[in-house]
Amino acid sequence: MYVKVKKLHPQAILPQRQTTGSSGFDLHVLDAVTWDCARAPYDDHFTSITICPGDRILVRTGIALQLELGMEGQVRPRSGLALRHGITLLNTPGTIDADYRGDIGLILINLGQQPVEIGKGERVGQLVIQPVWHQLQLVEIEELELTQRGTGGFGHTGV
Ligand SMILES: O=c1ccn([C@H]2C[C@H](O)[C@@H](COP(=O)(O)OP(=O)(O)OP(=O)(O)O)O2)c(=O)[nH]1
Repeated sequence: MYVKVKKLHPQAILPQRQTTGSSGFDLHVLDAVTWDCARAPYDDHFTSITICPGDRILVRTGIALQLELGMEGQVRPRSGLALRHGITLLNTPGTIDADYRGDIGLILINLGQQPVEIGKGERVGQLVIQPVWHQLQLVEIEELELTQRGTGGFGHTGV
């Protein structure tokens, strides 16, 4: 099974699985911008950026996908970065729609107490490709089937 991938910049690094059993293809930093510059031209001279505690940035990978209908991409954090530095993805898992052809971006946030430097080429997230039922449609009805749980949720069964 194949998914087509395109480099949007010559310095972009193709996502790769680190082991044959890895769920995710690691995503590499091409450059980083603030939230309001998502569509700015790539910064050829980017080397690194420091994320202060509490700050967020958009890391761009320079990679675009051609997912087929029936697929979605999810971008997820890397546990090592999260544990060591408190760096995670603000919107994890970020959704990559099948019809999206733009740069795969990662919204990094520093939840740690120290500034963290993120360098070009660094692996800061991972892409997992999952099945999605694109044919599925929502249909409105008046009454839902009863269940044992009913409307119970948010811990109603106790700890
Ligand atoms: O972490 C992310 C999240 C989204 N995207 C891209 C792919 C996705 O298909 C598109 C839209 O994402 P989403 O649906 O989460 O954003 P939205 O805020 O609902 O924006 P839109 O109105 O463009 O759908 O942005 C990323 O590259 N990285």
